[in-house]
Amino acid sequence: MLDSMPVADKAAVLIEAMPWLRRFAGKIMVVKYGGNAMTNDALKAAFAEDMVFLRTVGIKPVVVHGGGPQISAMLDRFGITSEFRGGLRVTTEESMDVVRMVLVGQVQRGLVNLINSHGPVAVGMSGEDASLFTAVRRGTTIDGEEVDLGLVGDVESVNSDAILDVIGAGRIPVVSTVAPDADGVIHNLNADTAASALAVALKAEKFVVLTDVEGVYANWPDKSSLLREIASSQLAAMLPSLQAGMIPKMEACLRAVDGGVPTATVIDGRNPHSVLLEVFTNEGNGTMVVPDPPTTADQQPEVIA
Ligand SMILES: Nc1ncnc2c1ncn2[C@@H]1O[C@H](COP(=O)(O)OP(=O)(O)O)[C@@H](O)[C@H]1O
Ligand SMILES: CC(=O)N[C@@H](CCC(=O)OP(=O)(O)O)C(=O)O
Repeated sequence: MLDSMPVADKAAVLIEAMPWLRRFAGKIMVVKYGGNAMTNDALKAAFAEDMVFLRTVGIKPVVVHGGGPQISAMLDRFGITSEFRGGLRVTTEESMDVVRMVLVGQVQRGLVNLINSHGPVAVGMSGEDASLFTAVRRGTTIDGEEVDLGLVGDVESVNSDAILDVIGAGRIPVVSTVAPDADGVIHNLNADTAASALAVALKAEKFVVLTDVEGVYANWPDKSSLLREIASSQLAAMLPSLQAGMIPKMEACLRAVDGGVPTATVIDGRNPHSVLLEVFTNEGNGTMVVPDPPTTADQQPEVIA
């Protein structure tokens, strides 16, 4: 396919990438790879290639993976039922064992191996490794009522050094989102939630979230309501109207941008090489969350006494 592309077009693609290569060189990029975007081997291989590409051009990717559908499939195999409330899995002690087994032992291992087929760079970690995350038990509020979710956690603290050491060695961390609380009890963290906490703690330059829709729809599932860009206060106002997995995902994007990450973008991981297209082309794709534009007060010139 590439062979039939006119040479001038090939050159144009490379030239278009140049400002983005400059902008992100040396910077940390947190990429959340959702379980719904891991639909086939070719897609996963293309994702792994994208991570290696980023590293090759001097960007520092940190992968945080999900695996919701993969956990559900394994729970089914064990005959364990589970339900989601507000986009989060109600997690019993029995299902926690399966969550940990699938995320750390299956999904993470698969991604590490795919990346390492290009060279020995990927290192798998979970919140348990070097105390990367500590968790605090969380519930959720549905229709004004507090709902207990069992062993579901939010990120209480991040040990950034655990990741910075790995990046400093030129490697790509691949993070599974299970973590102990202060008493050592393992909790299930939504991967979007944990990825955004990590992006903030690492002062990432960009947060990218791969999922199985084109982006965020203002009126889901009306396909004509796809949002290209949304400012953080608009997103905050929209949160109560969101459904299912989009709730933790957009809360996470808001948290990242409010926490100082310049942009958080939800992209369609069903497209091969969606990360490269998002990072290195002018169009980008998906829905980008950006900070609120500066107010007039913010723009007042500094008074020098
Ligand atoms: N407003 C919305 N815009 C886009 N998708 C939405 C919206 N509300 C709910 N969804 C659902 O959220 C899903 C993505 O979340 P989730 O299933 O948790 O994915 P992932 O595994 O990538 O984290 C979409 O497949 C879609 O069904
Ligand atoms: C608390 C909670 O809901 N945890 C998630 C963790 C995996 C995840 O977040 O996977 P995706 O990114 O593929 O959705 C779960 O058990 O499914």
